[in-house]
Amino acid sequence: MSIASKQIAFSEIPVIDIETLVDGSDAESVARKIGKACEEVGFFYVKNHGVPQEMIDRVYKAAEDFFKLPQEVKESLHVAKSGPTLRGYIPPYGENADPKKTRDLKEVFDYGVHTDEVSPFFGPNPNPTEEELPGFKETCEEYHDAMMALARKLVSAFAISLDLPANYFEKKQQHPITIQRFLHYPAQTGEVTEKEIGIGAHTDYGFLTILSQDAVGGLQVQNSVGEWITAPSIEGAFVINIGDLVKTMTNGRYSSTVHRVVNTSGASRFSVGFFIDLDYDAVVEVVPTCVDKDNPAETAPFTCGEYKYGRFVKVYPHLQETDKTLTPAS
Ligand SMILES: O=C(O)CCC(=O)C(=O)O
Ligand SMILES: [Fe+2]
Repeated sequence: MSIASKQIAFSEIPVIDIETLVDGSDAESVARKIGKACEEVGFFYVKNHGVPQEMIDRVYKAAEDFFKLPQEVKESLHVAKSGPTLRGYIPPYGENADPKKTRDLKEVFDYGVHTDEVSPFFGPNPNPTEEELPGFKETCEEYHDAMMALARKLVSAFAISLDLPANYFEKKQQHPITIQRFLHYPAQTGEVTEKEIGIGAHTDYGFLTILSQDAVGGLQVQNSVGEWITAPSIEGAFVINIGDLVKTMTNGRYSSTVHRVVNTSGASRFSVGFFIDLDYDAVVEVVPTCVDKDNPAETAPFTCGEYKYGRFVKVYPHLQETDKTLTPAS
């Protein structure tokens, strides 16, 4: 008998108070709730996460100001110019999460840890200048630090929930690949079909995603019977979802759940995602508590960075030499 997915036909996404995980007074009970949510839904909200609202507000201001920059300034920071670092601006239709079905209306700014040397997922950040957006770089860095600290707490809870030592994943996350992503979803009017929505249906490729969404709404999560369940904005809470790496490492016990965004609210929607993976060279393999002789590993070990880069090639038209079918309508 294999450990088949336990994802259920959920009708709402659990909300978990993580105060005692953050302050260290009772990580265990929070970890159990997180484990259940990862098995049954693959998504959950966290409240009392300790990230100051004032900082989150500043990040939204930075994101909104960025997307208001003249189009030529944004294009000068285009992701294609960062080579394998994969940072910077992505215009509408520049990255399509479900390219066979959907073109994505979202525009994006991707940011990460600064390194002088360029290698896949690492390198300098193509920031706007201080004259264009004063304080932008500092705000991005500050939020990245806060997200990294929160991610490490959540990752330790994942480990505990899998009956592993709390620091189990640390050796694979010394210098993890991270992407901090500002997203802008223009309001969609008229007839809405799957051909063109905010972001097409997808699972996240990495380990863990921490998402902040504004009050506009539009995120939808698919349950085990294929229904799209609304994930409304909850004031002060982050949405957490697990990515395909965790699904692989738990042998399918934790669900990386399909989601998409459709913004028909009439207003622009902004969200900020933080994606953390493993180190570029870390081996992705099933953890010892999710494999035994009755439940053999469903996936052979692979390297995190190579796998993830391959997934990006599939969704970025600029990385594909042959596929010219996804050029934006002018
Ligand atoms: O903006 C959102 O609510 C979701 C974004 C998302 O799914 C992604 O960037 O992977
Ligand atoms: Fe996603």
